[in-house]
Amino acid sequence: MKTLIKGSTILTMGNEEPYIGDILIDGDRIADIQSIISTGADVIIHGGGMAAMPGLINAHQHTPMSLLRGFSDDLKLMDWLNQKMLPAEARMTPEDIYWGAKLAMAEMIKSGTTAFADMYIHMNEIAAAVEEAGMRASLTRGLTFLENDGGRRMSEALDLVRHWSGAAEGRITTMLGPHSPYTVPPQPFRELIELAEQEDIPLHTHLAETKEEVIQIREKYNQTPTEYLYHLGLFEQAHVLLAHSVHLNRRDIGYLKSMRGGVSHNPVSNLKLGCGIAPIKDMADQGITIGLGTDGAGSATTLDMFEEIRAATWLQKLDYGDPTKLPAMDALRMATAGSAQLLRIAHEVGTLEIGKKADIILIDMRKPHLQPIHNLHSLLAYCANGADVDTTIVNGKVLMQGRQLLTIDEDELLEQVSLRSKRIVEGI
Ligand SMILES: N[C@@H](CCSC[C@H]1O[C@@H](n2cnc3c(=O)[nH]cnc32)[C@H](O)[C@@H]1O)C(=O)O
Ligand SMILES: [Zn+2]
Repeated sequence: MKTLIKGSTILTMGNEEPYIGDILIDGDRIADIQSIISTGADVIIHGGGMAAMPGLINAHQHTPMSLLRGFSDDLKLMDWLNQKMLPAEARMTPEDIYWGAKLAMAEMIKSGTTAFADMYIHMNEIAAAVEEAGMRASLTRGLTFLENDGGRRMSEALDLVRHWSGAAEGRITTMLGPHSPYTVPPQPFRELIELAEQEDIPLHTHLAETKEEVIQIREKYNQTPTEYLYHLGLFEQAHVLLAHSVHLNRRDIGYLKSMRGGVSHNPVSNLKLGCGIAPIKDMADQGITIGLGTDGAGSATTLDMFEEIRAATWLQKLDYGDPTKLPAMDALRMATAGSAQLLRIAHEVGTLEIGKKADIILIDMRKPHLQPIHNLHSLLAYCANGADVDTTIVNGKVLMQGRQLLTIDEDELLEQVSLRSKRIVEGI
């Protein structure tokens, strides 16, 4: 099937300046991008007044935590996690996970996110939800080794990799997920790294999110969290997606220089939990790839990637006391091509190019807060919101048009969410 997007202002996120033109989608790929395409198409989408850009990619998520949105705010991370999130998670059934993931996907599609990296439990249910919703995702079974049933968790992690890698027309990929330096001891961490290298599976973990973590790891191993991972051999060969990476000193940043993969910066979550400002410009200057993510809605509260783009640039400007740092285009790149590299899907998505997969969003610019258009990059980075996205396309398929979801029944979803969310948190 051929779909033609006519007359939008195209921001390829490559080196071209934005221009008004047409995009032809053939099946799941971009077949052509030109000023005017006159080939016949089965479906025409009128893009006049809209900006077309690559779909945003959320590089760090815990999708079912959307069911816990707003349930326990204004707490310290370790209290929030241990006293609130973990007991609530223990009560979630596989069906709850499915609906929580669907809730997150509905919000992501409605705010222009086309792909995400997820780390959670009951991954079969999340994978089924991804398959139905039509999004692109890199899925990870999060692994903690604080209790005794590490074996069961490990076999669930491997089942996910074996059963779901390449599924849903190639939209689903998988990673291995040692949760963090403070929840995974050296031996299992080393085993996971070895397995990742042998089988060429990327790894997804949290690093140096809080000062408390830095103190804990210092007491336990007399190292920084980054040194802990470096000495385990994490940055030598495997492709690694590091979430947060807030508390890194100069030497720590040096350890990451040789890594494959990169860092998911989650500025809104870091702001809200008072974690600190991740040194993403210093890391980027050392050649480390930076992507953007929201983290779960249980902490970040929204999954709107436009907020992350804005927060990322503002924090660097504030940190340096210099408004020239991290300009609009750099932040937009982090949310698209940067995140794509972290998910190891940059050869398929992250820019609009002929031959790449058609993951495209249309943003309706005909609004007071998005006019006049002196500079499209500035408007998208500093003024646009998720609610300005009119159309979301993944793998050539339209998932939302005119703000109507086409793969998720929104009324049914909201009903399920209201029923389930109450039960999960009762008494916690
Ligand atoms: N403990 C789980 C596996 C971990 S899945 C990923 C975990 O990350 C947790 N999580 C969510 N946000 C954050 C964060 O910001 N920092 C650290 N952990 C987080 C989340 O609550 C979830 O428990 C088990 O039963 O096997
Ligand atoms: Zn996280």
